Amino acid sequence: MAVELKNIRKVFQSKQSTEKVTAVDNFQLKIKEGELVTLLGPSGCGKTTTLRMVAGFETATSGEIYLDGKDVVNIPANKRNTAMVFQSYGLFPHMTVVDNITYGLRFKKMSKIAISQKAEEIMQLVGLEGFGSRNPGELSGGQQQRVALARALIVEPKVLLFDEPLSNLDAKLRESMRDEIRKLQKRLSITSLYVTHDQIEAMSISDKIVVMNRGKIEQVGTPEEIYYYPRSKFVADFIGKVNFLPTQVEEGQNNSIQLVIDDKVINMEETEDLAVGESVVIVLRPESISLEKKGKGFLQAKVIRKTYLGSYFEYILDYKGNLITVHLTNPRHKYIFNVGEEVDIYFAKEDIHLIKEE
Ligand SMILES: Nc1ncnc2c1ncn2[C@@H]1O[C@H](COP(=O)(O)OP(=O)(O)OP(=O)(O)O)[C@@H](O)[C@H]1O
Repeated sequence: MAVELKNIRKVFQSKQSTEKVTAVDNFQLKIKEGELVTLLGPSGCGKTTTLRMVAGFETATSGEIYLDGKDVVNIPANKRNTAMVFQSYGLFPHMTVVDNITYGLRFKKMSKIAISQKAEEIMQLVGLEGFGSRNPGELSGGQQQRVALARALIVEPKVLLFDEPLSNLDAKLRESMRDEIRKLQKRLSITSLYVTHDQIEAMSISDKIVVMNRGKIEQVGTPEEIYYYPRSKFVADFIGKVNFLPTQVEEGQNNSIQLVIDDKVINMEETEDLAVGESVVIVLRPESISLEKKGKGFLQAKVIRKTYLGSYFEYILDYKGNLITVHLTNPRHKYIFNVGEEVDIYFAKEDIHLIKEE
């Protein structure tokens, strides 16, 4: 089922004072059938509020929400054909796993046998065979999250909503559960909206990521677009580590355009939407920069910190008072630079992404 949010705005009115909080503002989004879209952003940026409005737990102050082309703003949560998986699992502690999973079917006209067959199928799907008669307290965190997932899936929702479902799990389990959720979501081809503040989780699970900041959308794109072509410094900074080198667009020879850093010139003939005199920021990911011995590279810098991180070394360099982060992979086969060493940094023109200074 396709989902569309048009011009959504949510203003909370404080009960204690006259203060109003605009949690979501001018929010526009289309999710195609079968797609998994993630809302990503810092705490308080409006992710959960947006998700809850799609579920029907929260009413939008203005705007429209379409599920399969139908405006659902006035349709109650239990009639929307959506199901939510919560961070806290939301399981009933005194009910067995089977009873928890089949809770949503209790008002449906289904025989006991049909319900228990369905429960078996779903438990198999999420890897919970044999756990049906336990109580949630007798399960690990990962297993409890599977129960929550099974309970959401059993009602055959057309849209699955995930509210930070993996936050309570340890790092390793989070990774494997995230892969399982993605596999299952693809297999069932179920349209999903997923909320997280963890950028790695968002990158690995999503067809598209919506980066939010203070209730507004900063950028919508595939994980690669968001990572390598961020539209703002906020997006670049929120997703992974990044370096910013401020510079200006200058006129080169034969009407060409160039960037000048120090006394080094980068010809940018292919980027047509840059105007001479414009202030821009060069965005470079740490893995796009390499280090050379002094005199062999591009810009001169000094190593001020190095950290061994297994598959790569992280170097922090001082370049004219700016800190530059560089990741050198496969460190066994590379020269190891020392703290205090003067080095040159190098990057290829193709790895440069420019953001205009606001
Ligand atoms: N019921 C409410 N009453 C008043 N303000 C609220 C209410 N719910 C949320 N807010 C405010 O709306 C803004 C967005 O909250 P929301 O929970 O959607 O953010 P979030 O991005 O999901 O954050 P987190 O990652 O911390 O869960 C916040 O400023 C929050 O304080």
